[in-house]
Amino acid sequence: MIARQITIHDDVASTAHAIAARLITSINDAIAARGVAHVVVTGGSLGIAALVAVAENPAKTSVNWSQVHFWWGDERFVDSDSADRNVLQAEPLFAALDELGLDRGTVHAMGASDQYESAEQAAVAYTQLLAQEAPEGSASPVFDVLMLGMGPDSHVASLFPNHTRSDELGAIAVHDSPKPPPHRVSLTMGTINTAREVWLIVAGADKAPALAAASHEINEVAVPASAVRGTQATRWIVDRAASTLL
Ligand SMILES: O=C(O)[C@H](O)[C@@H](O)[C@H](O)[C@H](O)COP(=O)(O)O
Repeated sequence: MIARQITIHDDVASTAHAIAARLITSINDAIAARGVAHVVVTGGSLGIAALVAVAENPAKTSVNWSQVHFWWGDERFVDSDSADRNVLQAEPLFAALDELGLDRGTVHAMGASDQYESAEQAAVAYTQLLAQEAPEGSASPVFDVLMLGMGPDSHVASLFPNHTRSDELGAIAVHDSPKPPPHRVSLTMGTINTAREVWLIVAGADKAPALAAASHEINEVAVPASAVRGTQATRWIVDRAASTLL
């Protein structure tokens, strides 16, 4: 059984702002403890709304952003200028942090289809990048916070039920994604679960059945959201509409 800390907020906006406030605190705590923060962010409407909420949060000025590394849980394997790119959708955050010391070299985007021949090559490149930034003997940095949105089918990152998965560490290519666009790069569940804290961030009534299914039993293949867990904490930060069946 995974011990999960569940917090329920009124609506999407208040959930996004709560995630942002908690993220700012967590980043400051990580920097205070280790001099650096490694954060994995996510695409999806709530994931991006949370990043925009960080940009809007006055407390962002309390963070030494030059010590923060941003990673991605998944990315769409499309051209780098496509509006489908998660890293482009997060640009409002990075633009706000540029003037607060953010080093764009620590915004580690996953590869795009105009940069790599295949999603497989982009996944290999990201796996190598994770290893480069990792402590000796590890496959990736110790992520302080790893955020994951969840689809109505209980997918997290680009790990879809009964679809591509891997027992490897690092990133993998995903094809025929049930959620468009079809080709993606995703962290594996094994890498996701190396994070100190994993935050499942979910909003909307359409997610209520999947969230209930994820709370019943751990089944990584059929219910990916059920299997995510941090080494120190697993948080579900959700809105009321998504929590009605819990
Ligand atoms: O690249 C992606 O599509 C996301 O990483 C994906 O995992 C997303 O987080 C969920 O599908 C939830 O998305 P919504 O919040 O928009 O429902």
